[in-house]
Amino acid sequence: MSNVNEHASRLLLRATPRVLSIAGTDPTGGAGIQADLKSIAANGGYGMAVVTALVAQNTHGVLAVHTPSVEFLRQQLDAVSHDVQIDAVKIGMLAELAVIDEVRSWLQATRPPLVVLDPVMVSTSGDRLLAASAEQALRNLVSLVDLVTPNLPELAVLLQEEPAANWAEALEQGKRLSTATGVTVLVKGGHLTGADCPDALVNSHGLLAETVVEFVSPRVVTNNTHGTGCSLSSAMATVQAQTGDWAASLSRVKEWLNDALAHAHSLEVGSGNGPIHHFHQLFADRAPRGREFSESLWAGITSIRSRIFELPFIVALGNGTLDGVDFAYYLAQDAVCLNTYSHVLTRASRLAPTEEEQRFWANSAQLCLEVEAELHRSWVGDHPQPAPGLVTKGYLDHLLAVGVQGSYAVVVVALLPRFWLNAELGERLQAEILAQGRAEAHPYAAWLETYSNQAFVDSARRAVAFVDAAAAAASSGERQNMKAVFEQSSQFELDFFDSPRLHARL
Ligand SMILES: Nc1ncnc2c1ncn2[C@@H]1O[C@H](COP(=O)(O)OP(=O)(O)O)[C@@H](O)[C@H]1O
Ligand SMILES: Cc1ncc(COP(=O)(O)O)c(N)n1
Repeated sequence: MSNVNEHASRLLLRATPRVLSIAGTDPTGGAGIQADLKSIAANGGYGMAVVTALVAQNTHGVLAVHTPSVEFLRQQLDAVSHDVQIDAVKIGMLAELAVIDEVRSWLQATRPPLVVLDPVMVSTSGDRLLAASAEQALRNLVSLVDLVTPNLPELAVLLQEEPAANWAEALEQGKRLSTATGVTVLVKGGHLTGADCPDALVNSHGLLAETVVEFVSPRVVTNNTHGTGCSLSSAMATVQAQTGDWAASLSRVKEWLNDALAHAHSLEVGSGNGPIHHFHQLFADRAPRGREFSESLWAGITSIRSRIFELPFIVALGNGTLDGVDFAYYLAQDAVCLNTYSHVLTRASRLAPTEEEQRFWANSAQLCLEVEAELHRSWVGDHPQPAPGLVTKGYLDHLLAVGVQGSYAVVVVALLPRFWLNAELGERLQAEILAQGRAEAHPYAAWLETYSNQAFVDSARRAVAFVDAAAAAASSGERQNMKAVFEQSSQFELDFFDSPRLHARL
């Protein structure tokens, strides 16, 4: 504590450090001690907590603060330190002078090897969390810790200066605070505006490789920033106790924090500034339920789907103005495609874990061959099978490679876009034609019926359900692979619909 070399020599690195948070509460779980415990656990530490103040607050603001007696605070602190070997301490809201004095006295008696101070003064909602009369005592506490993590308004109060107007001024203030206190300062750029969100470690005493070590990450567009400062400081205490390297710790923590901000919306906690998603990584490893996985696949190709409906080929197919040359090219390539597609469906059938799935994929393989034969009978005629065009070849190589190497889950997800996108297309174009009352006169209505008929739509639905079942049984690594393969096949579908425009007249 306090002295740089002392910190380095006393810090014993641990895989699961025991980290104590000394802070206030947030009953909605997004800030204060509740956020600290999640943040410590999410970063691999064992979290402990001593409450300085009970705060009635939510995602909109602070309603009331109750500060228990300092005697009781000391009892809590001693209860922990008399029993547990503490590897790191994070200090958050201290509320008032008497609390600061008590924590200071405990720190001096206990001398934990690593202390991070988040000088909490005002909440995101603008409510005071530190009495103005306690600001000087908090300033005096800074020189006792190893890292201080002020936001820009707090940095200004610690220095008794005006708040920095830009990042360069913030870094200068960070240097002044480090020079004055001997402590490393984590200057945070969350309160600035701009596409990026910079943070920097500043130490004017040669502790770091350079005086300023900066990390920039993209600013996440979100209102869910409640408790980011709390979460950052407790994560820093935890990771530093694992690595002993401030720069490495901030690099890791910032990446985690950015993802936690990016996933915050999925929690749906409160109607104000919601919490970040501390456990996004853990939740990503959970097996998906119901249609969760396929819904995420579908959402992931939103832009590909809308681009398909904007293609000149699809627009003209829908309104019946499609040039015969384009349509003939498309059908000839489709016939080539269906043949290989049927091979890969057969492979899916062989790998399928249940008889129902075996039958489904085998039937689909057979249907493909029937549709191919029908294409030749009704549309393509007796022309010799053309060579696969560039896009067709790319798509088929992709399907065959997955078919040879992929697990069942990966093979079926590679096949899925053809079912799903064609069913969507068939349904939408058919509805468009019916709405125009032109089913009889439409030159391609009969062909569109292949993909809009109920049997095809049902088989697309069953294929989706089998992919969901396969995803639920897959490992998280395999699910990631499934998602990538699904996106690749979908991109090939888009390119395939666009290929007549590019290649029909070569
Ligand atoms: N919208 C955002 N996108 C990415 N990172 C952010 C965003 N808002 C805050 N941060 C990060 O969260 C941490 C807390 O920052 P800040 O908002 O400055 O402090 P505080 O929460 O104490 O007010 C910093 O690491 C900052 O870079
Ligand atoms: C008990 C407690 N401590 C700290 C904060 C600051 O939260 P933020 O990180 O959003 O500024 C808070 N709202 N409540």
